[in-house]
Amino acid sequence: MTRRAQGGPVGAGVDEGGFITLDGVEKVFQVRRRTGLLRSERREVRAVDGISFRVARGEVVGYIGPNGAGKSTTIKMLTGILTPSGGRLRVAGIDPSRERTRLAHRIGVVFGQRTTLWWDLPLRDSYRLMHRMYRIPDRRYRENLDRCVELLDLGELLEVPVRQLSLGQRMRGDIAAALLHDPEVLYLDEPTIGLDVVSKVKVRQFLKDLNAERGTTVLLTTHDLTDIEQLCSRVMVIDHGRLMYDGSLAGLHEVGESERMLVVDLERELPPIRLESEGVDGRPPVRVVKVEGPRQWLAFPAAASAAPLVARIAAGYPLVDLSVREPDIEAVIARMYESAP
Ligand SMILES: Nc1ncnc2c1ncn2[C@@H]1O[C@H](COP(=O)(O)OP(=O)(O)OP(=O)(O)O)[C@@H](O)[C@H]1O
Repeated sequence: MTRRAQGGPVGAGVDEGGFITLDGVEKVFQVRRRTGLLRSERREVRAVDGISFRVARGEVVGYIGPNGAGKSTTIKMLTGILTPSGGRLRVAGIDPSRERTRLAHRIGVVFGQRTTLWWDLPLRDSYRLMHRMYRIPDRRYRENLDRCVELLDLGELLEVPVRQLSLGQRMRGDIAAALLHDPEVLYLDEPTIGLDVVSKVKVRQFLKDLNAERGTTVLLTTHDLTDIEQLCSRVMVIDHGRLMYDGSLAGLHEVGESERMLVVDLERELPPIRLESEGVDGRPPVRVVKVEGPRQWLAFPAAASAAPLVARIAAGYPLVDLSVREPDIEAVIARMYESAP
């Protein structure tokens, strides 16, 4: 079952085949499991199980799924770190596992949980090493570095050893490192994991600008649906190594009938908020799911805008503060299964 949302972009390439193309790609790991003191048995793990998709040049695509779904394995195959067990895979016409070095000049990779920077060196020295490794022409290197330093706010950090950077500072440093050689494709594995709100906003804005100005193709894995909402025109859901959905985020929310949560703080404790609203399919579109003193939690359809709801509450209740909580990816996917025909 691969669902495509109505009207969702489906990745037609600039050329007929797309810029990134996967046809029935598989990755099977052989693992040994101890079954006794001297005994072990071999087992196969199908991390990626026949995935096919196309991504056009300049698309920003979210690649999401629960833990162990096969996201990192796919990205590792796309960079050439892992060789597929079956199927066909091309990035910019290159077979990654056969021509890893040639591909390296055309792609950038950021793994949120690891750094590609030299731990004991100041950021600037890591960048100098990359300048030489990728043989980046001097002028282009300087232009790219200046741009990243400005937009990612790295000016004060260039002389600081990487080990002394905070997670958010290091992540910004890693993103700059991945872009110094002007890659056409950027793979980001959990780029906002563990970042504070300000760093998240900076990273997202930078990626938006990068895509708009340079047309960089971006494939992004994340557990944060806000990353997807703000950056991706298209989302693919993978589970147990299979592609379960390919389309827009709004379409995914519709398929999963997912709900967002509006948390409102009122001036004082009041009975559950009641809004005069039409029911949809006999189900009220907004429901109070919890009341704790002056705080109330209201669930509403995730595909709907929160703004009119907030306006209606503000007009009828003494509102002090509010926040919107996104549904988590695991919940959306679980509901997608439940609603499967
Ligand atoms: N080198 C390996 N050897 C054996 N099994 C592996 C290896 N790498 C990954 N796997 C298994 O393949 C499956 C997919 O793993 P993968 O890391 O691709 O998932 P993921 O979607 O990136 O998960 P997460 O969100 O937790 O990072 C898991 O069952 C994992 O245990």
